[in-house]
Amino acid sequence: VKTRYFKWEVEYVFWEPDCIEHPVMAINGQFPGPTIRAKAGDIIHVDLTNKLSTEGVVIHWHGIRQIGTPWADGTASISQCAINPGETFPYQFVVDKPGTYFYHGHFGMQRSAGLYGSLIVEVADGEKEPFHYNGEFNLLLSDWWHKSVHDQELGLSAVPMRWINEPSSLLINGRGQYNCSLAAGTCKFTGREQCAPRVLRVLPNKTYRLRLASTTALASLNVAVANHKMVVVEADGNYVEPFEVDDLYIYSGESYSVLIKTDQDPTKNYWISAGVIGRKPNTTQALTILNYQSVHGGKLPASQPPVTPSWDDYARMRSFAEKLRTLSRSYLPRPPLSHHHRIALLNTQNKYGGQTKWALNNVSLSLPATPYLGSMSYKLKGAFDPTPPPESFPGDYDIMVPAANSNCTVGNGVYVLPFNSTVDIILQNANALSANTSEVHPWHIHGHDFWVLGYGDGKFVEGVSDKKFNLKDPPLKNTAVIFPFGWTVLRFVADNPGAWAFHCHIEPHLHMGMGVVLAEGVERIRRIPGQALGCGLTAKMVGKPHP
Ligand SMILES: O=C1O[C@H]([C@@H](O)CO)C(O)=C1O
Repeated sequence: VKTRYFKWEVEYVFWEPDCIEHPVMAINGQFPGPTIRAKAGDIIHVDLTNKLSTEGVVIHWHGIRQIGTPWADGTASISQCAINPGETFPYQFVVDKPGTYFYHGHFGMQRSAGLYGSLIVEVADGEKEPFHYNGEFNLLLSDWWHKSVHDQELGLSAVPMRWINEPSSLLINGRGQYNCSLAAGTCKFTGREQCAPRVLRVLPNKTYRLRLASTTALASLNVAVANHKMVVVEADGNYVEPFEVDDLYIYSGESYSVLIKTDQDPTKNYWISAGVIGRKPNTTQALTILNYQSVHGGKLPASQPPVTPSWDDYARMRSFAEKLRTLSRSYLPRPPLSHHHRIALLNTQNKYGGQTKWALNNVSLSLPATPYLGSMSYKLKGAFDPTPPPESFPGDYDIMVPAANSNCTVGNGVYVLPFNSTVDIILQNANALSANTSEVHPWHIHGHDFWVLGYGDGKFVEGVSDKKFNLKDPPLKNTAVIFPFGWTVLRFVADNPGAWAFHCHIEPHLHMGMGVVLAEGVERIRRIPGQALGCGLTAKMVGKPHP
């Protein structure tokens, strides 16, 4: 076991992610931030210094469960106080499982501003991956806007709401091409520009592992490698039973590993593409080149890039999602066969005082000034609404049409889960504000992985829909999508003391209230670092023993 120590500084820099200059949030002057590579069991220690002049900052370690270190989860107002300009926060945690992870800002919409990077955990010394490969590449996917994040945030809470619209560009490892056209030759693939793609240089007849992670603010993506099949072997840091596909769907907050064989004509290069699905696209595909080393890396592939499947083929997306199974010959846990507790969350788009919001069971999340972890641990009154939020919604709610009354409330209550209980969450999608509209939402849980027990169309029917669950080998994930007008059921064990966000990973949707806070076993937590407490009602508790 090794402690890997990093000193990071967050600041804005001018950058050209898609060949157009724009301020981006950088770490140590880099965009995306530095890649962390570690081995399972290592301790990661990041001293994060906020060099921004007027904004707080935090970093969330996406997919890392923070077992025993809930204060290091990096969620402003939930696990810690935002780090003030000039201050440093010590993030220290164990990366317990090998896999493909990433990190990103979790305060306001700083992820959209470019605050992200990769976190790759290799198997521990002496351990082997359950598949073989000769080399690997890391592709961190994101989307990018020319409108500043401040402008976006203001628009989202304006009356009437000004939607952020579709991204200007898609980025692979922070590199994209704004509005370029292959036909017109306006894309820059070979230069030294900040926007020029990283070419994947490969040898013929080898197997490569591609690590894919999506930290998009909005876009759901379909990724393909021209002429090459992909074998999916890992999802969200958990091994899956291998399956072969021509292309892969990846939603914001997810990560995958796929294996490709370089068994094609080695005198050619091939396109790797990522295109928008799940929303009507208005953004050029992100492209990079798979370069067989016998050819010049700058030689553009002779054939066209893969065509992104139709954006609204939800049956095809669901069929991909349902192929995911926990690897049979692995020690990954299987789900308990029954639950103690079931929470149904109705996902709706709403109005609140003229603003547009997203709500769960009619409550739109508004984060409190004092982070939950500290206020709950010190049993402070007045930090948030002590009334538990609703665990269900009216049985006669018609999910197929806009609500008769679209108004919601705003709240900050917590779902307190009995420690060690098995919890089911039924995510029920519904019609949004306008008729015949229901959107894709990737839900991400902090502090846990969950088993995805099943997906269905229409309304979840207690006692009937449950019959279709996969209890044998459901995939363990930290992010799962709900499809339009459908439901998704997740099961997890509430065994990690802390206060945890559970939310739509579309960043503007979270900003509009699309999340809840779960908590368990908070009474077991001792010694929260003072740096996590220095704001709101917990400021005066710094250094004081827990009750
Ligand atoms: O939250 C959203 O708002 C817009 C639209 O519903 C209103 O403009 C959109 O597509 C979202 O996902």
